[in-house]
Amino acid sequence: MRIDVVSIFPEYLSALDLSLIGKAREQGLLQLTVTDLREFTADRHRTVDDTPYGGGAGMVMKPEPWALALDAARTRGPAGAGAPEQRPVLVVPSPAGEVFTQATARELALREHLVFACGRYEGIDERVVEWSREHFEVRPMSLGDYVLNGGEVAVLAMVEAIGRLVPGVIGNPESLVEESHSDGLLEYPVYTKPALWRDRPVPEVLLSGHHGRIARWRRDRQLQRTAARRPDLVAALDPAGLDRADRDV
Ligand SMILES: N#Cc1c(-c2ccc3ccn(Cc4ccc(CN5CCCCC5)cc4)c3c2)n[nH]c1N
Repeated sequence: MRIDVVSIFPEYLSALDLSLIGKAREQGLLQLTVTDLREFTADRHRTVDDTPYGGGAGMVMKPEPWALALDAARTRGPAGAGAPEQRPVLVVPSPAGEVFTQATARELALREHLVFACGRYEGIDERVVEWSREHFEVRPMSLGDYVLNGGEVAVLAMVEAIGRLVPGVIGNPESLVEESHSDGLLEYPVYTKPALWRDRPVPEVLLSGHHGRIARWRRDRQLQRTAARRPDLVAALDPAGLDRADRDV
């Protein structure tokens, strides 16, 4: 998978040099390039913003540097040797985007080329989104219902959530199976040594070695946690996915 990120704060994305994503880049599982939008300005002040038409607070990001930067990212993409090239996906972080979920991560992890446009100020001139539809599948995307100062934090989260689903990035694919949201439920609690810590024991069942009982206990914890913390997920559950024991929790 190829990932391009465009930002006026490229150093913000240096966290992607670390840990699992950094290792995946070294191994060639992910080709990730971060580009400074200011490289695509033409004036001596490297101007990327201007005042908003129609008035209002703050500044808006000018369209031309973005069009040049996104064109450069697009053409840097994987040249499929004769393979019908998928259009790259342009992810535009925005408070007004669709909410990014685990399902979105799974969907985007299957694509060949992702480009992320990190806006700042009050956002990017809307005509960039319209112009981009010619060459990209454009996806305005939000991390959630709160306002950040720009797109970089969102891109860090999305690249991590997507990158870890790319085959080979996570050493043990088993650990992807029982994650939060993989089955529509929150994950169960986890414990490790010591068995007794500050007078708090590990739940007895987890020391029993009885895999059936352990699986039942974990599923019960998932259902209880989800009901307590995310009633919205319970409402969205497919009843066909619940067995009789689930219904008794
Ligand atoms: N992903 C994600 C995000 C973001 C996000 C993503 C990208 C940018 C680029 C800039 N900002 C800052 C910003 C965005 C909007 C406003 C308010 N409006 C501006 C236009 C006129 C009306 C009012 C203020 C400031 C961003 C925030 N926030 N929350 C998420 N989940």
